Amino acid sequence: MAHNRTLELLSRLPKVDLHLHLDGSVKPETILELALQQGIDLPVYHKEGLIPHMRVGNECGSLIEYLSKFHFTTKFMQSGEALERIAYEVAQQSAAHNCKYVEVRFAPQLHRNNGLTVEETIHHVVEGMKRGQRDYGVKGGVIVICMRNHSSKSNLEVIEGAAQFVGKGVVAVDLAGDEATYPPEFFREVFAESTRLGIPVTIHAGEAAGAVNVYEAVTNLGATRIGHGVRLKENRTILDMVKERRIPLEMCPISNIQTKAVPGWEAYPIREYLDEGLLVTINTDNPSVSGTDITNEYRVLADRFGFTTPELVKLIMNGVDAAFLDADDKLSLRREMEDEIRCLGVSM
Ligand SMILES: O=c1[nH]cnc2c1ncn2[C@@H]1O[C@H](CO)[C@@H](O)[C@H]1O
Ligand SMILES: [Zn+2]
Repeated sequence: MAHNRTLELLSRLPKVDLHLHLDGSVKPETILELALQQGIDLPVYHKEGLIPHMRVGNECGSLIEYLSKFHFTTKFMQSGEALERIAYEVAQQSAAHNCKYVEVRFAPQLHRNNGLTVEETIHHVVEGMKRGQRDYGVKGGVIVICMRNHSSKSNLEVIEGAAQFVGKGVVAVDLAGDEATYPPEFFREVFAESTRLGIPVTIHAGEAAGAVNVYEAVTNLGATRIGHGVRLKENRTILDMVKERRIPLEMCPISNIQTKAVPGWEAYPIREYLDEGLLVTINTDNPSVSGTDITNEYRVLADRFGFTTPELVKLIMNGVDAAFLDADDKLSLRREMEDEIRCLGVSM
C-alpha cells in the first residue's frame, strides 16, 4: 500500500483529467436532490442505497455491463439546470483533488428526453463549467460525444451542434459506447464532417476490441488522441505508428480493469507503454461508476507498479502536453503546474 506520505503528496500534486464522462461523475447526494426536484421515484432514499445502482462492483465482467449503469443516472440529467449543476460539481470535485484542468465529455443525445436541443445541452454544460472555473479556479473544456449505437443522422447533428461552440467551450468530439459491436469504420462519414469543420477528434478505441480500431480511428476518423488504447499492445506495427505520431493515450486504469479491457493488473500495459515512450496520460473515466477519483488512480499505479514520484509527475505532465488547449494556454498551465510541483519540494 502507498505510504501515507505518498498518498498525501499525490493528493497535493497538481493534476489534470482529460477523460471524464459527465454522466459518470454524478454524486449520489445530487441524485437524491434531483429526484425530489424532478418528481422522479427512486428505488431507495439514502445515499448508500443508491450507490449500487450507480457503481459497478468487483464482479463487473465487461464494457457492456459497465455501460448499463449509465441508464440510471441519465434519467436525472434531462434539464438544463441539472446538466449545469453536475458540470459545476465536476469542477468542485476536481478542485478537491487539486485537479487544475479537466476535459468533461458528454453525449447530447442522451439528455434530450424532455425536449432540449443538442445546442441547449452543450450550452448548459459549458455554463456549469464556466461557473466552476470562476468559483474553484478549475479550467476546463467540453468534449462532445457521438454514441456508437446512434444513427449517422443523430451523430451528424451532434457534430454540427459541437461546431457552434468551438472556441466557446467545446474542445473536441469523441465516439463512445459499445466498441465490440460498432467498429470505428461505421463512423467515417460522421467524423469526415468534424474534420471538414476543423474540430479536434478523440476516439474510444482499443478498449473492448483490438488494436486495429486504434489504426482506423487515427487514419480514417482523424483522431489525434485515443481513449484508452489498452489493447494497442496487441499489434507492434500500430503501436509504432501511435508512437511516431505522438498520439496521446487517455488511459483510465480502474475503469480498464473493471471493463476487462485486460484480464487483470498483471496484464495492464502502462509500464510497458511508458518505457516505449508512448504519451500515456492518466484519467478517471467515470468517478461515480468506477468508485474512483484522480488521486486514487495515481495511488493505485504507485501501489501496483511501483511508480516513483518523478514517474508520476511525468504522467501528470503528459496530460498537460495532450490537453486540447492552444499553445499559449498550454504553456501557462504547464508553468503554473511546474511552479506548484517545485513548491511541494519535488524536483522536475
Ligand atoms: O469507458 C467507456 N467506454 C465506452 N463508452 C463509455 C465509457 N464510459 C462511458 N461511456 C459511455 O459514454 C456515454 C456518454 O458519457 C455514457 O452514457 C456511456 O454510455
Ligand atoms: Zn470513456
